[in-house]
Amino acid sequence: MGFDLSLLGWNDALAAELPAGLVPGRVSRVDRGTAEVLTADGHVRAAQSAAVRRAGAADPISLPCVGDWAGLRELPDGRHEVAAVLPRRTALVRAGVGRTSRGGLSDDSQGQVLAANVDLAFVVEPAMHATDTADLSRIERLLALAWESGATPVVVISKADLLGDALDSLMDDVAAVAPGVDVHAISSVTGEGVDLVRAHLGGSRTAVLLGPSGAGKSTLTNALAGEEVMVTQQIRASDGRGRHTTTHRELITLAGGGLIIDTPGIRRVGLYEMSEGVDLVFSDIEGLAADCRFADCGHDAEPGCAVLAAVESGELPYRRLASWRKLQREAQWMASRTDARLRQEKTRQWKVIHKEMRRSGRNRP
Ligand SMILES: Nc1nc2c(ncn2[C@@H]2O[C@H](COP(=O)(O)OP(=O)(O)OP(=O)(O)O)[C@@H](O)[C@H]2O)c(=O)[nH]1
Ligand SMILES: [Zn+2]
Repeated sequence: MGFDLSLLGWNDALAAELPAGLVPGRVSRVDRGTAEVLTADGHVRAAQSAAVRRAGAADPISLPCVGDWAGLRELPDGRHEVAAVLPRRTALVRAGVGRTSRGGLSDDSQGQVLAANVDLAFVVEPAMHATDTADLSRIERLLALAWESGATPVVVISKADLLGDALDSLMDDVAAVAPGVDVHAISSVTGEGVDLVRAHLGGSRTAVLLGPSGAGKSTLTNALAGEEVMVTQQIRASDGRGRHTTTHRELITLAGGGLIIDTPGIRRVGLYEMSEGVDLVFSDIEGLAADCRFADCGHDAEPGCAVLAAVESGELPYRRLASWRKLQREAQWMASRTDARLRQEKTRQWKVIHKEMRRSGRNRP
């Protein structure tokens, strides 16, 4: 019942990183510090070695997470421990904003890894959502997050069967907000487009699905897996079962090759340090901005602004500029939030130091 590691994405480059004497495996799930690891010998549950725990205390980012390649050590009593986490190619990270962090500083300044070694981020947006057509701004926002992670984004417009003739013009609009990104229309009703999505997963690549509730992510995962691995909303509604009550797999191997990582954290994913991603998503605006008279032009009311001129001439849709402004503000807010927490943390540390100094009497005048 072992796993063919190459089907999980194992390759020579990873093999070269594996410390001698350790057994390789891919982390399929982490529960309160215990990792579930897929190895050539099957499913293994592994605690963290003392060294991994120590590194994690200093920097929680280094702790094993779903998608990681781990080096396992077999202990004399037959149990296993994660003795090494191999270097990650990519990481989907979320800031700890709004969470109480016992770990202190690094939790909030560096965020939390939601998934590692993700090659592709499918941004899934329904052609029709209730009575609304696809939300272009949401696509832009998730593209920013995907670029930030290092994964290659692919836009998937789901439920294409619901739109009819208007689909072509929607696809043009989507292509315009996703420069340099592949865009596919799919339908699980007609089966259209599923093969195009599957084609990206060749060579045992790993993907995450980002998108709003009801977008059809579980339905697509099942179509790709060729079996019912995820409980969809329809089934949840008809039998009243909650999601993941039976089998909650977080690393799903697909029948046709490739893997999908699906975790509660990825489903709630927010925006983290995405200023660089914003630039990539809005490469058209960045391109225009190169012609603005002032290098620090805010494209508000500055004279000689090439971006405003493009809106004026109709070359750049105003909606696009509005989206850019909104994401810029959010990215700034995120950054200031992080800074504020860092300052708070520093103040707290100073108070502790002062208290200790008083106790030892060294700061008496
Ligand atoms: N017409 C149509 N309906 C679809 C399609 N794909 C999914 N649906 C329906 O849309 C609903 C939501 O699908 P899910 O796959 O559960 O959506 P999800 O994105 O996984 O939602 P969450 O689990 O809440 O995040 C279900 O009732 C599906 O049957 C499609 O291509 N066409
Ligand atoms: Zn400008």
